[in-house]
Order: sequence, then C-alpha cells, then structure tokens
Amino acid sequence: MKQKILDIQSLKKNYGKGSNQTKALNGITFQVIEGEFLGIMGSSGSGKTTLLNCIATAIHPTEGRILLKGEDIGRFKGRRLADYRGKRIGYLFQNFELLDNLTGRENILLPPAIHNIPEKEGNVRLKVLAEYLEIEEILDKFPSQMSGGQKQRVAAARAMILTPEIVLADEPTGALDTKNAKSLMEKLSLLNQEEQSTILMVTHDCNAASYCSRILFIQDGKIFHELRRKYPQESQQQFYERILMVMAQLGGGSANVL
Ligand SMILES: Nc1ncnc2c1ncn2[C@@H]1O[C@H](COP(=O)(O)OP(=O)(O)OP(=O)(O)O)[C@@H](O)[C@H]1O
Repeated sequence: MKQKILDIQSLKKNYGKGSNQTKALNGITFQVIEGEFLGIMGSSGSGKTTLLNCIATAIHPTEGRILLKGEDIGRFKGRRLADYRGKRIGYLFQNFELLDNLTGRENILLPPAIHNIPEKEGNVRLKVLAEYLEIEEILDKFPSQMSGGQKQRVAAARAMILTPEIVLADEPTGALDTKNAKSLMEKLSLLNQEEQSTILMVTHDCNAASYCSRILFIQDGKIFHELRRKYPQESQQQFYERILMVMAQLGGGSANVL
C-alpha cells in the first residue's frame, strides 16, 4: 500500500483584517500519495500560490494543518525546519532561480554541498538526473549560456538532487515556449514514473496538467472539482480535453489558457 506523503487538513488562510480581509484558502483538504503527480489548477486569485507557500512554510496558515508523513510541519523548528525546507521538499520555480555565477553542475550540486552530503554521493545522483533530464552537455555552461528550457531542466535536477519526499513545482512551464514546456513535462513525467518521485504542480497550462495523474481545481480558496486520469484506457489527449472542459466551467482567469 502506498504511503500518504502530504495530508492537508482543513487549511485556511486569511490575508488582512475586518472588511479588508481576503479568504485566500477557505477550508482545503486533500492528500498526496507517494509517487503521485498531482496538479493544482484554478483561475487567477483562486489561492494556488497561497497553498504552495503554506506547504513550503513561507507563510503560516490561519487554520488547519499540513502533515508530511504524519508529522505536523507547523511544529517544525530549528534543524527540523531547515531539513524540511532544504532536504525533504524540492522546489521548482517558474523563473528557474539559478545562480548566474555558477555553472549548471555547480547549481545542481549546491544543495548537497550546503547539507554536507559527500561529493561522491552528489555526483552519482547528478549523473542519473542529468541523463533523465538530458542536460549532460550543458552542465559546464553558465545560466546565461543556456536556453530557458535548459535552465528549467537544470533547475529540475537541483530540485531533485537530494531525492526530496515531494517536489513542489510552481508554474514550471510558465516561462517556456510550447516545445520546451512539452520537453520539460515529458522529463518530469518520466522521473515520476521511473523513480516514483512525488510531484505537486501548480499550473495554468492545460497541456502541462495533462501529464498529471490527478488534478484538483481550486476556486475561491476551495476545492471545486477533481479529475483523475483513467489508466490505461484514457489517452493524454482525452485527459487534456476533460481538463479544458473543467477550466471552461471555471471561467474568469481561465479564458486566457483556453
Ligand atoms: N500577501 C497578500 N496580502 C493580501 N492578499 C493577498 C496576498 N497574497 C495573495 N492575496 C490574495 O489572496 C487571493 C489568492 O491569491 P493567490 O496568489 O494564492 O492566488 P493564485 O491562484 O496563485 O493566483 P495567480 O494564478 O494569479 O498566481 C487573491 O485574492 C490575492 O489577491
């Protein structure tokens, strides 16, 4: 039986006070299972980034709990909190966030260096990831010498170098053209299948979402709908079409993705 990695329980987040208050998250409950590739979709302002920021411990929820393998992340302090942020979760940002003065290899090997992981161990993992992500040829280039797609694949290797329990991806295809977005999604999907890496991805992009095994749609801080890819009978194209239909119902901000 697969393990529950993340357990989000009745999560609420309010910004501001009184009449100026925004209920960004208004009671969100869901679980992420080991090896799952879960997408979070919703129109602009629906609460997706707030949710990701709560999981990343960048902000504190107003109410509710987030458990990682049964441990309440809201109680993590000091070393445990640093381990959670630095090792137990991996983060993939829309704008790559690579350090410009380091090569691809150095960027990827930064997390193991920070966490005192033996160099050999980091290099072994790097080799595996570089092959999956097809970045062997660009490891010694600087970010300024890479294309957007290459930067994001290097950033993906950095997010996964310490084999985190879950990878949080915030609009990872947002700054990529269609071809590079497809290539990135194929590689993330491969890593998800081959290594059973658990991925939680926020996206506006219906194409990117069609690589997920399940999608939660958020509206006004609540879960509005859930779609699950039907294996093996449903093709990715059929899943994509079902995603489009839900996004059309969500209206508003979704219009620009259709
Ligand atoms: N720091 C903040 N202070 C006040 N209100 C905020 C803050 N951050 C977000 N909000 C509000 O909370 C709601 C949810 O915002 P959030 O950024 O989580 O949405 P989102 O779904 O990620 O949107 P987008 O797709 O545009 O990035 C919005 O109404 C937003 O204006």
